[in-house]
Amino acid sequence: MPAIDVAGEFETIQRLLKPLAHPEWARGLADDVAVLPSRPGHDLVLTKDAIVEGVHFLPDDPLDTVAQKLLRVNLSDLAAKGAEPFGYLLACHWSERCGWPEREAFVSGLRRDQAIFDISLLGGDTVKTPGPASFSATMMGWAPSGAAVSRAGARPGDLLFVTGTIGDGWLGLQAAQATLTLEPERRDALEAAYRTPMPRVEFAPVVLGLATASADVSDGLLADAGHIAEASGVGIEIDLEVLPMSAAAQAWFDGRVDPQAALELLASGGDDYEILLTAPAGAENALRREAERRHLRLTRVGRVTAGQGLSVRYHGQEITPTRTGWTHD
Ligand SMILES: Nc1ncnc2c1ncn2[C@@H]1O[C@H](COP(=O)(O)OP(=O)(O)OP(=O)(O)O)[C@@H](O)[C@H]1O
Ligand SMILES: Cc1ncc(C[n+]2csc(CCOP(=O)(O)O)c2C)c(N)n1
Ligand SMILES: [Mg+2]
Ligand SMILES: [Mg+2]
Ligand SMILES: [Mg+2]
Repeated sequence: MPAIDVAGEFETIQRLLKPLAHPEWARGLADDVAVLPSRPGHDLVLTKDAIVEGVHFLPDDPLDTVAQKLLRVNLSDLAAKGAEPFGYLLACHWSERCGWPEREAFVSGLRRDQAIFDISLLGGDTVKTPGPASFSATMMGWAPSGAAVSRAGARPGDLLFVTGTIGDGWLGLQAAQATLTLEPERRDALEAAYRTPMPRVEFAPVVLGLATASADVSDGLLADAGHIAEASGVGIEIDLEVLPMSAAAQAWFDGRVDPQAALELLASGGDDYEILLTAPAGAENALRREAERRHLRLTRVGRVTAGQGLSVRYHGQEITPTRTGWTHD
């Protein structure tokens, strides 16, 4: 029997991950596959995002929050489609720094979020890499047959809404990299938004019922609005000055000399994991009611037009932002 602190592949799977596995479908993480029963009347909705040390998280980020971010960025994609998550496949590419205590920390983050979001581990893969650590999850959920919302359904005349606040993730990264001077509580709030964003899972049923198109905001509000415009074959106008900000983001913003440039940074920084959706004007009251019931901020940030692509405005004037979002070169 290997010692308890051996961070090998099978020790990791059987000692650390097996307690997180689905009691029936994961086959005890001791088979070649997981086997899931289908759910009549529903579509299986699948998504996969990977996160890489130095690209999506910082080399000294605690591994429990890295695990939570991994699950949350994937849960965010399902929420934007209106799907209800139930489980995930996990790939761990451990680096040299991932010994047994780090793996235990990672698993404690998974356990925490499995409880919060009512999901279980179904299977995956465990490897060691000589490079930076990376992880990926394939998140699965159900949506009523034919009902999952796409990026392609926006129609001219629809309004554009976003949940929560925008810019905290980007500001949190700046704070974690010590390039922001703010009060400690503000910094903490922003860094928490960067490390453990809150996917809007509770808003999924509302998206399902009322959105014509939807996407989550990962690359940047402007870039992701552009993705909806392109997929729908419509124009989208965004009003920068109504961008919803947290108290911490507002404190940062108030210290800027160029408000337009500051808004552009917040609207293109990414890592927000809010839901960006379009809906007919007649659905606005219902959307607001549902958001209020969930104590969730909802802001009308623009509109859908018969044009093409994204048009960014600042106090009614069209502007050309220097960038719209994150891209991997
Ligand atoms: N390597 C790949 N193989 C197959 N499909 C891919 C691959 N990479 C991306 N895709 C697909 O491209 C589409 C857009 O993916 P993208 O990752 O940009 O969306 P997203 O997850 O919403 O954004 P983000 O990755 O910023 O969170 C999705 O349908 C995705 O499944
Ligand atoms: C260390 C560090 N540097 C930069 C960023 C910002 N960032 C990286 S990828 C991405 C878009 C979503 O990813 P993807 O499109 O790859 O799924 C964003 C906003 C970060 N999170 N951590
Ligand atoms: Mg992706
Ligand atoms: Mg997405
Ligand atoms: Mg994504």
